Amino acid sequence: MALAITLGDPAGIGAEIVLKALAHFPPEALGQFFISGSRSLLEDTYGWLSQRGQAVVHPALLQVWDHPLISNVRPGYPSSATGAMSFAYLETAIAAAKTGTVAGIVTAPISKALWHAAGYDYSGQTEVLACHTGGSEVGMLFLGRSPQTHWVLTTLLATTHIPLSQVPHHLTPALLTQKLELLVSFLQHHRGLAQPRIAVAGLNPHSGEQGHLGREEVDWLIPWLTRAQQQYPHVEIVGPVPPDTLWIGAAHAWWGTPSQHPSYDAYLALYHDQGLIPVKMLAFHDAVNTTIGLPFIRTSPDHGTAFDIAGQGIADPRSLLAAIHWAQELTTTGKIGFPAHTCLRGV
Ligand SMILES: NC(=O)C1=CN([C@@H]2O[C@H](COP(=O)(O)OP(=O)(O)OC[C@H]3O[C@@H](n4cnc5c(N)ncnc54)[C@H](O)[C@@H]3O)[C@@H](O)[C@H]2O)C=CC1
Ligand SMILES: NCC(=O)COP(=O)(O)O
Repeated sequence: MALAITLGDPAGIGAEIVLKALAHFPPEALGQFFISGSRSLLEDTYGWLSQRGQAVVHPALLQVWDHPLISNVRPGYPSSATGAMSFAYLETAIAAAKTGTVAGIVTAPISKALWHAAGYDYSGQTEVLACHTGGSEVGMLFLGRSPQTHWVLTTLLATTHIPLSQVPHHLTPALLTQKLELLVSFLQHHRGLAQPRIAVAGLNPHSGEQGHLGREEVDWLIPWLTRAQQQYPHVEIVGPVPPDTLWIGAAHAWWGTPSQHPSYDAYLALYHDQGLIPVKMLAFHDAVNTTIGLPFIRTSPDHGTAFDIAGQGIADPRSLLAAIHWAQELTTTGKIGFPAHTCLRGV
């Protein structure tokens, strides 16, 4: 099935990692990809990368949905114009996915601050995807397959791009129920896990120490877990696990080292950095971000625009390559991207 790949912010490392990642595919396989970006950006990037002897695909081999650049772009010097370009790339890819031209989209990183500078009031690509597809019930899920053991670290964030101070207000039993539904559907339909084991992190140090270090666990999280377990008798739901120890077993499963700490099929983290610190420590170049709950597949590298290294030729394409491979895998494991009862409501 065809995939669209966006170039992300033109002043970031997007074009570089796309050209490097696609060099891993034989020329005859490139026909399945449509690049939503700027052809001149690909050509410039190809020019300076190939001069340095880097393995990159020639842009002439690529099908490009061309968005002519609206201003000169210098790697590492983003602006509201580059923010606007990255938004346009994404919109074209989403439109293609909605009409079925492609089965999924793989997005290179954008800068949220520059979207705001360009007048687009979204806190990330995930939120644009949710809005364009008519529903807000999506999940930000990170997947990383260990190169050593092939164990898959699967982490869903209950809350995403909000200030830390607002996390306790956003976390509610209803929100967690919604996220758990998405996660269970994903594990069953896309990962083939009929009876998954899911760990839910606590919010406070030591999961609140029986209310002495924070009351969220005793006031509603533990009662919610009891109800969730009754609602999903085929799923083992463990928690709230003190967040400082929850990922020890994951690290051992990732490296293949023996441990008495359990590992789980999936982790539900309550806020952005709680989930992403372990993901990026273990799997920075292997993990990918996927939006679940959409009627099509969307994956992205786990990293950002890396403006600090743009134009230097040192950007690592592995996370983007993993995002492409995961998109290919997920389009074949899910019949229509996601089961209708969770994703098609409102679309
Ligand atoms: N999917 C997306 O669109 C994402 C976008 N972002 C955005 O990216 C911007 C920059 O975010 P930061 O927190 O600075 O994170 P970042 O991931 O861009 O950079 C963090 C560090 O990792 C390095 N790095 C990142 N990707 C790399 C790669 N492929 N190869 C080698 N080194 C790499 C960077 O040079 C930097 O030192 C922000 O505006 C953020 O919102 C961040 C994460 C995901
Ligand atoms: N840290 C994850 C992240 O920033 C993902 O952003 P986006 O894919 O929603 O743009």
